[in-house]
Amino acid sequence: MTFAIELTGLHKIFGHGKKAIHAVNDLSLTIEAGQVYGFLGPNGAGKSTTIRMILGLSACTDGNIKLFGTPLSEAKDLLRQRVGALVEGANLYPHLTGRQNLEVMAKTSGVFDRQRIAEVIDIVDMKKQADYKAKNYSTGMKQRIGIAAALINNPDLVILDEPTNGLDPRGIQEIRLLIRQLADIHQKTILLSSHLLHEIEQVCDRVAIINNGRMIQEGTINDLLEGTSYLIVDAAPIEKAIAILQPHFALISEDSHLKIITSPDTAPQIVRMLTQANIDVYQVVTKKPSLEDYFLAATEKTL
Ligand SMILES: Nc1ncnc2c1ncn2[C@@H]1O[C@H](COP(=O)(O)OP(=O)(O)OP(=O)(O)O)[C@@H](O)[C@H]1O
Repeated sequence: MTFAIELTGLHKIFGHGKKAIHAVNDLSLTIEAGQVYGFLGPNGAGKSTTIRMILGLSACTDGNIKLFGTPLSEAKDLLRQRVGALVEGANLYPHLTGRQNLEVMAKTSGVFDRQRIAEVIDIVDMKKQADYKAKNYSTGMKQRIGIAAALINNPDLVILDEPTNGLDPRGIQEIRLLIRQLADIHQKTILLSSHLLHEIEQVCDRVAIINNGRMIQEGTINDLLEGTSYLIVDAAPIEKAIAILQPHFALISEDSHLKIITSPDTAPQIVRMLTQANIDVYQVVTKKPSLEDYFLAATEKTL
C-alpha cells in the first residue's frame, strides 16, 4: 500500500552537546489516504517540528520521510502539487480582503486561478465575508482563509498545525466540521495537530500521541480506549466489599465507592458476589474513559 505519509525512525536534534534538544526521537508512523489523522501531544511534544520536516521546511537529523511513496528529497513538485498546509496560523495582510489575500498567495505559489479561489472560499464557508478586509476578521475567519489557502492547489493531503488555536468553542466546532467535510466530501487526507484532546477525539480516524518527541501510542480512538473501561460500585459496608473483590479484581477504593478496572460484562458477577455475601449494592455504573483521561495517564507515565 502507498501511504500519504510514511515516517521511519525520524529524529530532530536542535543544537549540540549539553544544550542539544532531542525534539523528535525515533518517530515512525504511516497515514493512509482518506484518513483524518490526529497528531496529539502537549506543548513542546514535537508536533510542529515533525510537520515542518514533513513539509521540507526543516531538515531531519536522521530517518526517512515519504510522501505518497516518494522520498521527500525527490518530492519537491509533489509537495507543491499534492500537499497544502496551514502552519503557525494564517498570516494575512490586514489591509487586503480575504479574497485578495488568497489571490496574493495563489500568485506567489504560481497557481493563480480566480475560479478556484471562489471555490475554496465556498468550501470554507466565507462567501459572505470574502470581500471584507482581513483586519476586520475574527480569529476563526482568519483560520478559514488560512485553510482556504491550503486548498488552492486542490491538494490530496492537507496538513493543519493547531488550526483551532485561539478560537472560541463555536469557532472550534466550525473548524472541526470543516475538517470532517474536507475528508468526507472532498476526499482529502488530513494530518491535524492539536493539544486539544476533545477536538482530536471528535474528528480523527486515527491518533498518534507523542510526548518528548517520542510516540507513546498510536491507533484508532477505540483501539486506544479499549480495555480501559471501569465500573463504579456503590456498596456497603465498603470494607467488606473490598475484602470480597480484592482477590479477583484490580480496584481502587474512593470514599464511599469502588473503582474496579474491568470490562462492563463482569457487572452481574460482581453484583452476585456482593449480594451473596450480604453486602448491599446501591449502584453499578460503567465508565469509559475519555481520550483526555487516557492522554493524561499516558503522557504522565513518560514525563
Ligand atoms: N528552532 C528551534 N530551535 C531550538 N529548539 C527548538 C526549535 N523549534 C522547536 N524547538 C524545541 O523542540 C521541542 C519541540 O517543539 P515543537 O514546537 O515541535 O513542539 P509542539 O508539540 O509543536 O508544541 P507547541 O504546541 O507548543 O508548538 C521543544 O522543546 C522546542 O522548544
